[in-house]
Amino acid sequence: MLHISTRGEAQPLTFTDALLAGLARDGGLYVPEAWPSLAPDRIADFAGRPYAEVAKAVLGALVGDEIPAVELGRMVDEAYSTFRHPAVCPLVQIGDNLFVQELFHGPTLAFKDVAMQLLGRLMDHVLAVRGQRATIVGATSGDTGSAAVAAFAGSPRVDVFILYPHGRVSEVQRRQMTSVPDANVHAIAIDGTFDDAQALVKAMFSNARFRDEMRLSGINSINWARVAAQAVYYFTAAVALGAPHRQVSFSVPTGNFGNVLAGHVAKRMGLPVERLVVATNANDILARTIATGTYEVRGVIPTTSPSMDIQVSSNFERLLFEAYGRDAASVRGLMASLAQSRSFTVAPEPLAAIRRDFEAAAVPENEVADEIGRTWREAGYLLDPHTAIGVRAARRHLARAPAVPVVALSTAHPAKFPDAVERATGIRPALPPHLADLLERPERVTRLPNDAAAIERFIRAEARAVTGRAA
Ligand SMILES: Cc1ncc(COP(=O)(O)O)c(C=O)c1O
Ligand SMILES: N[C@@H](CCOP(=O)(O)O)C(=O)O
Repeated sequence: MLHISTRGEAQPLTFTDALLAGLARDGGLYVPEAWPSLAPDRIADFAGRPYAEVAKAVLGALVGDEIPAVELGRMVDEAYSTFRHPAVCPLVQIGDNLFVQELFHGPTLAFKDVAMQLLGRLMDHVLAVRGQRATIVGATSGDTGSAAVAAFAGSPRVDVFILYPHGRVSEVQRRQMTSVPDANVHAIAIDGTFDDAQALVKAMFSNARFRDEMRLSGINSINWARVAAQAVYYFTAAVALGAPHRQVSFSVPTGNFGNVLAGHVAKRMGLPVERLVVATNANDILARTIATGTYEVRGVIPTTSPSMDIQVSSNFERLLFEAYGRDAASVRGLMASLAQSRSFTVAPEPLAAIRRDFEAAAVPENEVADEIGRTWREAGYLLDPHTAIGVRAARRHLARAPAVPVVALSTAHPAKFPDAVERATGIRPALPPHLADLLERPERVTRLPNDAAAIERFIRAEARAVTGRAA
């Protein structure tokens, strides 16, 4: 199966080429040239099956036969054996027709592990088969970076450079990135916001000379494989609640739009998803866009859900591509307007198409704390601030449409954000045993300015994988 760029000017690539490429050379994002579909009886067969089995079926359809099923199956089994819960992504009921799907049982306590544990193995496999090495660059507001560090630390085939906004991630997130001793891992604190870090990563990919020289690969959700792997848990949750015989809605704490886009992918593959609720914090660009049609970047507001302190939401481009009937020229026009004037307006028909599947809710800071407290009092269940946003948005949706079950995706363990949880409930959640000494581990980080040239210089000097330098 080939993958095409949302901007239509890059060469179509196979799954493994798109996996290594990350961002397309025309600045666009890769998507499959056609959506594979799973018949209702195939989806019904997922009921009661282990998570890894469902992952093999869903990913098998998305990957095609480029990676032999036995190899893909081995990587899937290994990836999900690193999770601390036997169901991998279990469902918990916290109210009438209100469920939480816990996506945080992986090594770094956030939903990013679900895709990253597999991505690490996929990249390693493809690089080994090709006898190649790569330099991974990623931007993070805290969780993608820690998940990537856990997935790639010690790999002989890759060096990993993670850019995070200095002072804008939680202490647990920062230490997960800075306390790893492996020489192939580099945490870089930049002066700026996550949007700045993401723009730096995109600038490095746009520098063709640097990209080729360093063999750049990306681990953000601009990488199609990340989104593909995240589609799986929509299937396991919906089937547990009666799909394909019953519709299910999802409420998704949203920043870079990768997670909720994976829900859209599951729907395109045949899963009966009624609504996808895009739940944002005070950085409400997506809620404003879905309400008004105008995507307008404003300054980033720091909140208690720092991983969602994002304005430039990369994967929205993939949704625009679908909503515009896969018209790459229209997407190019919107992205040019974004680059020039920090805004664009979605035309009426594509906006109506988006609104048929998606709705949005922006949750202000005071309601985040209130929701953590309420869910603790009413259900005895601790939410992290990101998940609280999803649950609050789910409650608003249920008030209007109580008949269809809603799954709020729980994107982080409460112990990753203990201060906010303690303020709201009086309870300070403890880190699980494998991270119990995290706050005592020595840290290693490089502080760099928000300047692509300075960061490229640093990466050139430090990368071993493509230069063959010894560790
Ligand atoms: C804990 C947490 N929740 C939600 C999000 C938002 O997810 P997405 O960027 O896929 O929309 C992120 C990061 O992106 C996150 O780390
Ligand atoms: N919240 C994310 C931001 C990057 O998102 P990604 O899904 O595109 O990698 C983070 O924690 O880094």
